[in-house]
Amino acid sequence: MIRTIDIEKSFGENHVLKGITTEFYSGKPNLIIGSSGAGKTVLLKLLIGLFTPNSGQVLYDDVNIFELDKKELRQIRMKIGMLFQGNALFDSMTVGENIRFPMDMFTRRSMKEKQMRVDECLEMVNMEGINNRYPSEVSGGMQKRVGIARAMVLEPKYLFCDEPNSGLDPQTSILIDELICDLTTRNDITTVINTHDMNSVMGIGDNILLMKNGHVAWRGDKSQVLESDNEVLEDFIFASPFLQRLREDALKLRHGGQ
Ligand SMILES: Nc1ncnc2c1ncn2[C@@H]1O[C@H](COP(=O)(O)OP(=O)(O)OP(=O)(O)O)[C@@H](O)[C@H]1O
Repeated sequence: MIRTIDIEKSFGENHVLKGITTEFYSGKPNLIIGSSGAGKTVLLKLLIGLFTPNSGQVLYDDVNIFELDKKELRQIRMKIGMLFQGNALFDSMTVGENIRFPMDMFTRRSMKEKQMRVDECLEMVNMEGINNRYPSEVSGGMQKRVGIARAMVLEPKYLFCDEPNSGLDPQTSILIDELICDLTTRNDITTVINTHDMNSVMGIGDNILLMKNGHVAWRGDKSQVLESDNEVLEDFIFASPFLQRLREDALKLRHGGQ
């Protein structure tokens, strides 16, 4: 579990995060949503220690990461998996070398052990046997799976995904969501996903944090989205008349056609 307590973050005069107190649970996908500029990426970077808050705490299972020395922070970092927007795979390395990279950086495992783990991770994302291909030789959806395999290679306790569905078609997006969700549940990972994808919100939104202007505007799960009368949530999710109509129909069905 990761908790934030009263996080404030400014860049000069720009007050970006304003008193963020929230929880991200283990074993479920935690989604951060909100319009552009709301502060989602800054919050995500702060959660992984790339930014320091002006005040407030980020607690990884009760350990405040901003009170750790370098060695202790490295221990926590080893337990973090990252799935970057646009995959961030190294083009000059094969798929296998990309997945192996965190082990080369953080472990002293033998080459044989590393290769076995690479194979395990490729199997985990249903991509067996593509070790020797280069990222440019596989599709966008496959690259995303390779990114997930690399994020999983050190058996993370915490997984951060920045826009995991960007650039993917809706069907592939759903498969990627299901994969992340399945790995999260099976391995009891605290997974935090920054997303704009409404299919993800309604599909895997077990804990949704909606941000607006640096505040938490709403928190809930996918089953509460339809019924909520929170104006920020309504404006954000049901922005189009088409979605508004869908919502009305879904609510009618839920309440027995009344
Ligand atoms: N490194 C930085 N230095 C200065 N200001 C920054 C920095 N990173 C972000 N900001 C500012 O913080 C605010 C929130 O940006 P952030 O990237 O978190 O928005 P976002 O919700 O992720 O938006 P999007 O959905 O478009 O990615 C913006 O005003 C942005 O200019």
